[in-house]
Amino acid sequence: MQDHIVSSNNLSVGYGRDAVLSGVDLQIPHGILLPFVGPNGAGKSTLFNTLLGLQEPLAGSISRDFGDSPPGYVPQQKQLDPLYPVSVRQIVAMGLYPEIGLALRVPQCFQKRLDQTLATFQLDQHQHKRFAELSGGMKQKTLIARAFAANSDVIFLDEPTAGLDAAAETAVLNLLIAMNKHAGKTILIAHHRLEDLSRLAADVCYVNHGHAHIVSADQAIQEQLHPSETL
Ligand SMILES: Nc1ncnc2c1ncn2[C@@H]1O[C@H](COP(=O)(O)OP(=O)(O)OP(=O)(O)O)[C@@H](O)[C@H]1O
Repeated sequence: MQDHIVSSNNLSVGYGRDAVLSGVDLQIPHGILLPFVGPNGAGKSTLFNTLLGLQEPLAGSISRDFGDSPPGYVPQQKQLDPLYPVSVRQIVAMGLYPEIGLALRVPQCFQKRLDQTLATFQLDQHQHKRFAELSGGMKQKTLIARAFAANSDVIFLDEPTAGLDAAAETAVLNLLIAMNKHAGKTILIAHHRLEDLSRLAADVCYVNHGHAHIVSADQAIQEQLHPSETL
């Protein structure tokens, strides 16, 4: 295993000929909970997609070591629009598909992991409800649980608390902190709320002005309050 889940050298990310971020040198260690912060449109999602390998870099190099399983990814899009009334349990079970295939029934040996994941995310009481009838917070927890069911070592979450009220946001962030501290997951989270930063992590990846750097949470807070454009 490499020391870092991702190591980039002079990376440019963007679309066509337009770089959104350039000169990105990031070394992201295993086991970290790293918030990616920056204003709307700064390039957090574009950087995530490139780090995940969903989007080709425009220039530079990148190496990845996500462990034995593919990384989990909870994209910003929060609405599932299923053609049929899919249940919470069925959605979380989709996280098992890389291991079990598109099974109609989850094999017995995977049921325990599915039950544990539902319990960890306090979804066991709601597992037979349809996704469409859940609150925003429960929907988000369901999509996060699906990513964690896959047993990935590394999970990317793009604005996982957007649109949630304060209580639901705290519940989701506390779960992520616990998954990092107690389950050893590496968690990368695009998040814009400054107030949560110092509670979430000592360091953050600050994305702004066409660049991305790992800085202390305090530095990022100062920069957002009093922009110097040096970061
Ligand atoms: N598919 C695309 N094609 C062309 N440009 C795009 C595409 N997706 C995003 N962009 C542009 O890339 C820039 C960065 O967008 P991105 O979504 O990565 O920012 P972000 O920091 O995640 O924003 P937000 O906080 O609003 O989610 C923006 O100027 C956006 O308009």
